[in-house]
Amino acid sequence: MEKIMEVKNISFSYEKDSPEIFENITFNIEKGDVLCILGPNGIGKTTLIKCLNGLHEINNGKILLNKKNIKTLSFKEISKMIGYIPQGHIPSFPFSVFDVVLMGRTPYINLSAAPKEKDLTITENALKNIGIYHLKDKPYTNLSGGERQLVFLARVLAQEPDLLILDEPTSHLDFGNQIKLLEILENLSKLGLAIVMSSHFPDHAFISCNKVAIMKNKKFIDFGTPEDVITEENLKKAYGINVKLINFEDRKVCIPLKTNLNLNLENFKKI
Ligand SMILES: Nc1ncnc2c1ncn2[C@@H]1O[C@H](COP(=O)(O)OP(=O)(O)OP(=O)(O)O)[C@@H](O)[C@H]1O
Repeated sequence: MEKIMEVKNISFSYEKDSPEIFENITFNIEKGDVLCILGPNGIGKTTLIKCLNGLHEINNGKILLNKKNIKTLSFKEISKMIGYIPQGHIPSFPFSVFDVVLMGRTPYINLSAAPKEKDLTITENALKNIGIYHLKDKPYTNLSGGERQLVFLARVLAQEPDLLILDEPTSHLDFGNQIKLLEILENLSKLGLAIVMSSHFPDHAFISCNKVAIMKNKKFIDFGTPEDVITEENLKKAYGINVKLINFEDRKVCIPLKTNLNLNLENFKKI
């Protein structure tokens, strides 16, 4: 299969002499892959994701994007290959939804030129494909968190990238839109798009991913298919809780078991 991204032995720390957030991580992303990165809060998923799209410079190792070292690529070149949706993007100007999605075409439009007919058509199609065409004239600032998430997805699709990198893409979505988004991702991957996403829901990996990585102790403690990696043992290692995996129709479902926390709430009673 065609390799879109090759990650070789990478390490990263925020300061020169501070401890590394992760070290010696190696993996490949091929055309049509959907990789889900799991791991507890604060373990380094967002940091890794930012390294993958060139926003943070790695200390050691190498990241190849379509065979080219990401270090040697300009922001514009990276933007033609990677569509990135960060966690919790805050809108600042009341652009219309259509204009926000059209901004996905920026890497293809010269600074002084107006968007071409092709750019407008691609924008319209992206809105239709995500099912939010009806929002096109609304100010982006007036949307709910979930609607904004979908607008951003349309925007990165308008970028026509080879790789989508999504930091917790379901975080603001309601129960229904979560599964719809996962199905959109699954369908996009069937068209050849490669996807890397982080998530707090191991179940999501069973729905739309063919690869899973579990991040813990500065590394991937396991990497492989959801079947092989999402086990009761690995979930216990990652999150420190007991989880029951059950089979439901054609997929597995993860049930976190209660931890029976023994909290002393005496002080609350007195208030
Ligand atoms: N700009 C920064 N400077 C220094 N340390 C940072 C910075 N951003 C994040 N960190 C630290 O790096 C570690 C990893 O953070 P990161 O946001 O990558 O974790 P995460 O796995 O994405 O967490 P979550 O699941 O809670 O979103 C944390 O200890 C965090 O405090």
